[in-house]
Amino acid sequence: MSTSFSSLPIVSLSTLSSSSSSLDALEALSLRLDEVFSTTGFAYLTDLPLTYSHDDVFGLCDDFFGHNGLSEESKMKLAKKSFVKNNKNTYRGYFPPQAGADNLKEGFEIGSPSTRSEVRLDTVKFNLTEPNVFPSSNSSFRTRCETLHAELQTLSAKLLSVLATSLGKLPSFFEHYLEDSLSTLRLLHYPPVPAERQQDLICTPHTDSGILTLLHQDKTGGLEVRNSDGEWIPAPYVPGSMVVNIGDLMAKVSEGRWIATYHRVRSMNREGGVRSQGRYSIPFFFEPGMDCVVQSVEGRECVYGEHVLEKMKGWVEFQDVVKVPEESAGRIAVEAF
Ligand SMILES: O=C(O)CCC(=O)C(=O)O
Ligand SMILES: [Fe+2]
Repeated sequence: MSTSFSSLPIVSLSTLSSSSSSLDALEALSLRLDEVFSTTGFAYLTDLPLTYSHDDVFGLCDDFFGHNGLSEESKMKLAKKSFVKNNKNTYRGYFPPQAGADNLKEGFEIGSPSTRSEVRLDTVKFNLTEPNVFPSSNSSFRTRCETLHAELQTLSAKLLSVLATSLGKLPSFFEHYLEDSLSTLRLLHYPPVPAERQQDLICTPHTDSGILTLLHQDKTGGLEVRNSDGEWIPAPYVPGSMVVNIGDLMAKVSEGRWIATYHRVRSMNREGGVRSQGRYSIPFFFEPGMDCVVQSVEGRECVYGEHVLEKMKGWVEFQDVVKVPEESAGRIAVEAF
């Protein structure tokens, strides 16, 4: 059960940075993560085992969306097919700002660089295993994105082995999720809100659909997480941290022990205000492979690819039409099992 928390807990990952972590330290981390995922479903992670600094991470957003970043034309060359009919990429790449009432964001998504690219018929609307697309003008951007993806995937794998023990399973319980994993690194830009816009929500309330989300956010603020009293608790950037949260599928894997908590983003700046660039954030959605059999702690099963394709029908970034249901802002609600 979610609790009436008033701030997000902070969990240090120093244990994961050390090559010789004691079993006691891993056990303590496993218990701590179990506690936070059963109560808030959300936490700040500190002492991150990543080589990227906060500035390095947001340099990627700046290279893509910033004043010296890509032109509209270059971005649209990378847009998914649902936005530019003649483009080939259906799942990876750029999505422009949407017209949904509570959403104001553009994004660029990549999967694992080692994704096995399957030959699929043109009739397949979304090819989840297609290769990434990148701007041709900036070769270091590609390398940096791929390295960040790889580091976040490695961190997710470490977290999952600890979380398996939180659920009373062997550390290898989630290991098969790593095979042909579809994890997505998403660079997000929320442009400054036009002065005349009444609504200050820029990402509508939602739960994430998958297993785990690791979120880098810039210093702008605006992320809010809902507690059990229905209050929206601000989750501003804490120096050196990343946010972690449980997705719907993981809540189901845990048979409701862990919570996929609602969250949203409110605009902290308007056009003409001090922060003219808007907000940057970078969620990393850890996702199993297409054919992965996801099993709950009680043995109920689903195949990841089938469910994700079904639920993509509600994701705002994959609509052919501009009007989308208000609740479908993020990677929401996979009905599994
Ligand atoms: O921008 C943020 O801080 C949150 C983004 C988010 O929740 C999502 O993309 O699912
Ligand atoms: Fe989200």
